[in-house]
Amino acid sequence: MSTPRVLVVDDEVDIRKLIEITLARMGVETDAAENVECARERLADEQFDLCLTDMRMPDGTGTDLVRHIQTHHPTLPVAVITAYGNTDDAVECMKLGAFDFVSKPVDIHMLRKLVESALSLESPASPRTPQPAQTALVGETAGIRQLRKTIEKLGRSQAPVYITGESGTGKELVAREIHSQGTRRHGPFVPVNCGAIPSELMESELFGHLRGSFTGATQDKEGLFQAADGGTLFLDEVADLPLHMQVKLLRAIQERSIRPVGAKAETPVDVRIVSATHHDLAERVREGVFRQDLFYRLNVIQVTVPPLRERMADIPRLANSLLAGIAERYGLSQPPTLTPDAVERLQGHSFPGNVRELDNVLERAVALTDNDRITADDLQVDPAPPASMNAGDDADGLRNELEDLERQRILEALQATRFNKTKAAERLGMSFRQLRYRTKKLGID
Ligand SMILES: Nc1ncnc2c1ncn2[C@@H]1O[C@H](COP(=O)(O)OP(=O)(O)OP(=O)(O)O)[C@@H](O)[C@H]1O
Repeated sequence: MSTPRVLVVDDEVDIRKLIEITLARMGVETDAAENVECARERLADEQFDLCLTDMRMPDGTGTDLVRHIQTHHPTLPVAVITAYGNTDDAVECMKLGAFDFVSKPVDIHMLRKLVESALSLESPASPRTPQPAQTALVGETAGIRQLRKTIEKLGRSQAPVYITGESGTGKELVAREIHSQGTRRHGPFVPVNCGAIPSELMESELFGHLRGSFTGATQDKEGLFQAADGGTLFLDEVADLPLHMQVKLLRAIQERSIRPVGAKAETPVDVRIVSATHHDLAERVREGVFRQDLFYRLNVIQVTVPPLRERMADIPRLANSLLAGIAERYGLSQPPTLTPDAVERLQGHSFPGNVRELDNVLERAVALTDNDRITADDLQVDPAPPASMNAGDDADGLRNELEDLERQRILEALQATRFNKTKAAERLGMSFRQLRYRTKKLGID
């Protein structure tokens, strides 16, 4: 493999020198340009594997150069060097396609990481050839194909990604794909459900704490940010972050460092932030419950996952893939199949709960039939659901009430039979398999 080459664009000789020495120690060759015009010429004449550019130069800005590279050399990774504290420039450049940034004064450690990750993206000998993605994201409709393309592109970037989409559309799956197809794939993927952590514990959960920093802190504890170091932190339901945590998260993102509860000093962390919510975050900003500045930092690149009703042609593929997963969970030797009328029934349903609802429908059908072929009747879905089914809250309330009642009846039957599931099932008028499914579903241990 030939020596990788980096074009460094900066009008300050000292910075160019520092970068040149650091990169030389990594076995990387550098070439320098002192302004935008000169950089354009070098790029036109020679082959580079990476471009690192300062923001402010006598004849233009780093943003101009990022734009130029996206148009004329779209396969060349470009990163920017920004003035300390000026992450607005960095955000703008990443929106335009820069894959990362470093702030001045340049931290050698960060610089090395950035260069390593950029150069491992492709072997210099062969222009970037997209690897045939091993994707878990099932679907061949236009929306899903486009989504897969976007995910592949995002693998190069370190920019924060904000994923929107209705509940159950696959946002977490998309976040995992962004991680596993990107340069951080060898690092950890740490999912956090921001809505599930009590507000008073959130700071310690995210940033860790030192022993003795509050009552009950009997030993040092690492936070989720540290756990995700070198990888991706997935902030699910980010709209649920309380305001006081939004300020701290913003700081962590801007500074790329965190301060554990009770610690005096900050610790640098190298984490890519991917966030998601099924709420309209822009609306939350307008309502004053979500900080505009944090939204701006999280939403550098936005990815939208389409609802299932907009990709009904994918239902047979999705169903087969979900059935294979269900068969595995149930220890079945072969996944059950769907009869043509079952497929038709599914495609006639609107799926307000999206792919998660499809999974639930199929799991219930598998549990309730002893047959390997699932018919339309086994599915128990309305071909055309009443409008109220789309009003999630009412339906959820009723479902919870029914589940409470069912839980109570099952517990009574289990207690009456001294937890003999076969007898309890008989008593309840259901099969053993049905009872096992319902207890698991209702969280009865
Ligand atoms: N395209 C897909 N291919 C295969 N499985 C999928 C696809 N989309 C979603 N799923 C599956 O559907 C389920 C729900 O997806 P996921 O949890 O990612 O949704 P979500 O949008 O994050 O939901 P929520 O908004 O409730 O957090 C998961 O089991 C996921 O693996």
